[in-house]
Amino acid sequence: MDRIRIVGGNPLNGTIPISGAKNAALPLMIAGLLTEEKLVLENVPRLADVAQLQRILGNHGIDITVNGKRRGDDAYAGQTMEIDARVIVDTTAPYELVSKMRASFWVIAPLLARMGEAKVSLPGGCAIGTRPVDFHLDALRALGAEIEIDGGYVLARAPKGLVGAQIVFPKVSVGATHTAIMAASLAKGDTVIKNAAREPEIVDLADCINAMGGRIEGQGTETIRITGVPRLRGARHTVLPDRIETGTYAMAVAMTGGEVMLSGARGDLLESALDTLRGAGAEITVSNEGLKVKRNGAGIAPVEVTTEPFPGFPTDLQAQLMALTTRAKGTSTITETIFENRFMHVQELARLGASIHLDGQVATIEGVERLKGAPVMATDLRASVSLVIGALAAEGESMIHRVYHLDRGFERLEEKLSACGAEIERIAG
Ligand SMILES: CC(=O)N[C@H]1[C@@H](OP(=O)(O)OP(=O)(O)OC[C@H]2O[C@@H](n3ccc(=O)[nH]c3=O)[C@H](O)[C@@H]2O)O[C@H](CO)[C@@H](O)[C@@H]1O
Ligand SMILES: C=C(OP(=O)(O)O)C(=O)O
Repeated sequence: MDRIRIVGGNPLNGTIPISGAKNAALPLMIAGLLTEEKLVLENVPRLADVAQLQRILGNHGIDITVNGKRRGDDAYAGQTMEIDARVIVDTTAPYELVSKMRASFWVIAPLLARMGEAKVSLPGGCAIGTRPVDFHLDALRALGAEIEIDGGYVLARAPKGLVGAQIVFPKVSVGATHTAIMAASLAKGDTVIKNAAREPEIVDLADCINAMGGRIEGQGTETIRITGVPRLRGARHTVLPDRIETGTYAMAVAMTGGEVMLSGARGDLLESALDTLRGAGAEITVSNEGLKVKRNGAGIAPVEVTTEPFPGFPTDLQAQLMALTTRAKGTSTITETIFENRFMHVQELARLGASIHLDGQVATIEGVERLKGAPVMATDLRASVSLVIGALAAEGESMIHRVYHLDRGFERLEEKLSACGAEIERIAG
């Protein structure tokens, strides 16, 4: 298993190109199942989760072509992916493939809508809570599907097709909103989704489906209205920049000090996180080129943050913010409201010398003067990168184990950080 070695203490200076968003690319790839024509996605990041979803779609008989890198191609440009779901040969998504990644469960919606049936294993993904799929299944039932759970699989049937309906989610769910949008796009008649997730990745999916001939309105608000169409056609769509990768590197710069341009980043996708970072003492300038993040001289100020659905502070940046506050001048509090078990990084940050007290969903962080390098273990995707942020500011060497978690969601992390002056290397094996 690969490890990452970091010798902390260097400020970050330079440019980091921001990749396409994992959490947009995955549902967009799945949306390729909605049409017999070609869906072309630009700016797809090179990530383990993307490769895993390629395998899952391949198992359904979908042809996927990824542009090979040609001489002269910009190594930092995202991939162009052509998804051709003309023939779906198999409507089963097996445990061996789906258990590795949460988003793979979402294939249930297009398979059911287009083929009238789907058999999909209950999903895996980051171990950050129980993560049930009841909202997904209730939404599909509302659209007329018959659902059974047997042997760890969800069996969904709608032999006469899905029919538009009103779906009211009891709690905001990104994934359930994705599945409801995809299923309703090919249902007969109108669907109204209430208490829908407003995340930018939802807007990206809905915009892409509209480019495919779908009729979706209200994406980005809590009420989404969809008029189903009998067929969707091919389209070309560019994946939006990754707001979580953006926020992560912004926090890394706030932690180490220095000045970095996050090129291609969009400030409007993470305003709440940027406000928090400004409160912590980072200077952030938004321009057409991206976001410039700077912290020179001034220390890190403590913060008080609660995670919330978009547009609130994202749970996917909670661990990284916690790493930053370990060196704040004072006491910070971070409350996690989305996932009940998303504090696995606390004990690992403690190995670097952080002082964090956990009480239920509230973490109280007493800033310390110095962190010190140590061996630590990555436990999930965002927890892993919080350890990278801690290690970048710690004195001496840290070794991060189990970095396969990082590879699910961060493209060329070592390369991007070392180009800005970090002492970081991957040790294979
Ligand atoms: C691939 C992807 O895009 N993953 C993101 C997605 O995950 P994901 O879509 O799994 O997260 P949800 O928004 O669905 O989860 C929000 C909350 O709702 C609960 N819930 C969800 C569905 C359901 O059927 N029943 C239920 O109780 C969950 O356990 C959680 O407590 O949104 C999360 C919240 O922003 C992010 O942290 C993940 O990075
Ligand atoms: C939790 C995440 O991913 P997943 O939903 O795939 O587990 C994430 O992207 O932070």
